[in-house]
Amino acid sequence: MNTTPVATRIPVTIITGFLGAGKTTLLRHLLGAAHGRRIAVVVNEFGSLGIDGETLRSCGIEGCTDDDIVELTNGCLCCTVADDFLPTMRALIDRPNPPEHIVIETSGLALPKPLLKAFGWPDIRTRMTVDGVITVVDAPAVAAGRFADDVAAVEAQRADDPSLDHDNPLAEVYEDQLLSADLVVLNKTDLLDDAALGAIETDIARDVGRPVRVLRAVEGRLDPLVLLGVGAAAEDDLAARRSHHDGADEHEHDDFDSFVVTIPEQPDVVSFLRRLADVADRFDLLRMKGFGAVAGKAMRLAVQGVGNRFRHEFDRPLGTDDRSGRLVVIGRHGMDRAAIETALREG
Ligand SMILES: Nc1nc2c(ncn2[C@@H]2O[C@H](COP(=O)(O)OP(=O)(O)OP(=O)(O)O)[C@@H](O)[C@H]2O)c(=O)[nH]1
Repeated sequence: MNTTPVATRIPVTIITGFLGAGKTTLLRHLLGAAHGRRIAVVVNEFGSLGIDGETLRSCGIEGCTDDDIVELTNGCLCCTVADDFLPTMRALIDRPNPPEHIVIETSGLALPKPLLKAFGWPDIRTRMTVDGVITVVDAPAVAAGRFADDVAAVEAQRADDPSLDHDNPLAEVYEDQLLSADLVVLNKTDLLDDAALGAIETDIARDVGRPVRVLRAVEGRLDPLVLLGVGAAAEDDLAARRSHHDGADEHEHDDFDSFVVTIPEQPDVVSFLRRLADVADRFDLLRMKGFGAVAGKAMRLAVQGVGNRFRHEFDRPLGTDDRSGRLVVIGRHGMDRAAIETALREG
């Protein structure tokens, strides 16, 4: 048990949740509504393009400076705890003017438990406390069966033994993230009806197996007082948070791959988006994000895809004469990279 009073330690909030669940969107809202509270953000992405850091940096929120956003792109936080993560945290709290609160956005494939364990390290636990693990859940992805096992029998067996491994690697990551939660944000509720949301809430309560608050949200729009005031001291409570990887020294993200594709200028928005959705469907991709140049437009078109659902906006000037775009593609290990690249470039 930690003897340093919680009140003197810097609170840390961990935001986790599967690829595309809405973590960055929630964080953006949180920073915008934080009313001058000095918050430092540590953001980690699977994929090397660093789109999330860029999204947050360009949020235009007063008081939210470049210095307050630290990006860790060398792999998932859960695998780089000692090398990257702990030095970053130490540097943040050793600043002459340390943050009042630190928010960590994990990559969509990170397992939160190894990260939580880091807060038990002696020099960290006397200076920080994990106020809460917030798990953002993509409600329509759950409803579509994205995280369900392929074989019904596994589901039946799990009723007897919840720790049984899955045959679907997505299910494993999703569940580990859920099992670590102090607060679950059921996001994208604009895309489902009340009955479907109720069914997901029932499943979440069953999966987590301990009382956890579940809040429905659209675009993660929740009161910062709720999000940043959980008061869980999660580092003291690790044993209650089961993981499919308990006992394993470490794990690797062998089940998933990511690469960056450079694409030529697009003739128009509609055909570009149609192509993206078509490629996501054909290759069953998990996530695509990046930007393209569209003929006749000085602004770049930012695109965000989760499964085959895409959002887009002309977000800023391209900045150079280079009219090519770049997309991060994330999918299951073994996806046909060459075919995907060709399909994205040539249709
Ligand atoms: N319809 C709908 N879309 C949402 C909502 N919240 C987020 N999105 C969209 O979902 C997509 C992914 O959102 P992000 O916030 O980037 O998700 P993320 O969890 O940070 O993604 P990764 O960092 O890649 O794991 C974006 O296109 C968002 O605009 C919501 O409540 N409703």
